[in-house]
Amino acid sequence: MPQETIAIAADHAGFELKELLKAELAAGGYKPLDLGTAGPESVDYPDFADKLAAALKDGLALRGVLICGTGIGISIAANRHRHIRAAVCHDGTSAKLARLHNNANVLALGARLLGPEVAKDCLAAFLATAFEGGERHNRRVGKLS
Ligand SMILES: O=C(CO)[C@H](O)[C@H](O)[C@H](O)COP(=O)(O)O
Repeated sequence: MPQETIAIAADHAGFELKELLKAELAAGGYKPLDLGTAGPESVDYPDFADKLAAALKDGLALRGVLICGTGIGISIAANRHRHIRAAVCHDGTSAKLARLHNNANVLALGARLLGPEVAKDCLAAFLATAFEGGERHNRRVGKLS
C-alpha cells in the first residue's frame, strides 16, 4: 500500500515540535512533506499556513499538520483558504472528533501549550480517524465551504 503523504509546516515556535512529529510520521509509515520553517529563527506563521494550503490545493497531500506557539494564529491563517478545515486540538479526543464530525484536513497544534506526548496523541488520533460522514455531518461540513 502506498504511504500517505502528510504535509507539515510550522513557524519558529513550532519548529522543534515539527521535527519531532516528522520523525513520528515516518515511524508510523507516513511520508512527511516538510514545508518549513527550517530553523528556530523568527518567521511569520501566515506564510507557512499559506504554503501548506497551497500544497493541499495542488494535491501534494490530502491532510496536513500546522504548528505555531498556540496553534491559533496558524489555524486562523489556514482557515482563510476555502478548502482548508484546520482544527486546533489539545488532546487525542479533540483530534478524533475533528476528524469524525468536522472532516478536518489540517491538525493545528500549539507547541508552547502541549507536551510532546500529548502532541503525539493528537497526531495519532488525527491520522487514525476517518470522517464519520452521515447526513448531518455532511450537511454541516458542506456549509463550511
Ligand atoms: O500566532 C500565535 C499566537 O496565536 C503563535 O503562537 C505564534 O507562534 C506566536 O505569536 C509567535 O510569537 P513570538 O513572540 O514572535 O515568538
